[in-house]
Amino acid sequence: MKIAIASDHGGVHIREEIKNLMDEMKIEYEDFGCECETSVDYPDYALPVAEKVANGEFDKGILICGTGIGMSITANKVKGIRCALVHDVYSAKATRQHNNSNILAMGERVIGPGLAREIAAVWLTEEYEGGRHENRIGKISEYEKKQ
Ligand SMILES: O=C(CO)[C@H](O)[C@H](O)[C@H](O)COP(=O)(O)O
Repeated sequence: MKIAIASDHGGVHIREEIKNLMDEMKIEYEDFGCECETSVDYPDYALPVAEKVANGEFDKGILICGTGIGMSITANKVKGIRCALVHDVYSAKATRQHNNSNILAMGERVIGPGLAREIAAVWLTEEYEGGRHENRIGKISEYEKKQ
């Protein structure tokens, strides 16, 4: 499994925390910035990650900003992306099992590093259940094809 990770200036600390977690979990990843804590624009980081996941270069992505909202809105504009904004462990599990989410978004101004680690650990390991959910995801894909 190969993960693309990025944040804006509002998410650099949790990004580092999740990179440490992935090191511990022996999960391969590539960091797409941002480089520093000066103010940047989240679409410049969400779009490259979303495109790399959508085109299969990476299996999944993790995006962090202040709230996670800007990153998730942007990532979900890319066809084939199911980006879940998650701030609790239950939803992290559910969005993998039910939505087969391929990008996780979190907000560093909303949750602390400990919870972010727990969320990411669950999201990175939980499997998609398929079955009844396949039809629902199929409807999203069909709609995307018409755009
Ligand atoms: O998109 C966001 C808000 O939904 C992100 O949280 C950004 O990180 C945030 O807008 C950045 O805010 P700042 O005041 O420019 O640091």
